[in-house]
Amino acid sequence: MPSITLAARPEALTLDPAQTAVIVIDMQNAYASAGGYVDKAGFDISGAKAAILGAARTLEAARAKGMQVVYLQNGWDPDYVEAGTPLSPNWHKSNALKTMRREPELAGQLLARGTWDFEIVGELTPQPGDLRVYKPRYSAFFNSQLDSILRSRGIRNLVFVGIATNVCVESTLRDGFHLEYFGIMLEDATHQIGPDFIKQASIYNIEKFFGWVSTVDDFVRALEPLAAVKEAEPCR
Ligand SMILES: NC(=O)N/C=C\C(=O)O
Repeated sequence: MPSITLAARPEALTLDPAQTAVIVIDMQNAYASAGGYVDKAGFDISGAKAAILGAARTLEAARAKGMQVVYLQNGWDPDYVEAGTPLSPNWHKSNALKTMRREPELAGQLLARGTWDFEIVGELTPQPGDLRVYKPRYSAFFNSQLDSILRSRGIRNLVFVGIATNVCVESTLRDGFHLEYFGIMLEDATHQIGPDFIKQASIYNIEKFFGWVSTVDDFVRALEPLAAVKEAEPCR
């Protein structure tokens, strides 16, 4: 497959599509839907809709050209064993766990596998050929199979979409940097948890230190010259 050139900051990147995956971070009802954990915890999710639309365009373009898509899903088992105990910083810092302690009637509903909150939003339902990886902490590389799944497919470049720009997207892109992955964030396909300045801080950090920043339009444009991957003909 020929290389593609992706316009990005601080400079354009030349990528082999076969060594590139779109990493969809935590596009779950918890983070992107009214009534999900982040909304219930009191954060503004009004920017989530734009991130969903941006991610949908990104995934459509990637799948059409045969690029691997990997979905991450954040959360824990229904008994919250994986969430940790008071000996874990996660127990203290997770706003989902804090919200459930403050409002005990929500116990078992936030970020637990098997709940609506944990599910990927309907607009971005995974398609055949996509991969799905569960993660119990902010960085998708920690206590998950992500690294071995990527390595075993020869993937070196990670194109990030998802929520939240400043937490799980940035944490994963940073850990990827330390594992020798090239990380590119499509800024308009992510949404932050917190004020806009925190998204700008992530963009600055990524552009200056950890990777590259691009847009959905530029990503779609970069893929255009590639031939479409044909659907397999049904057997007759
Ligand atoms: N997906 C995320 O960025 N999550 C951020 C916070 C949380 O999961 O509590």
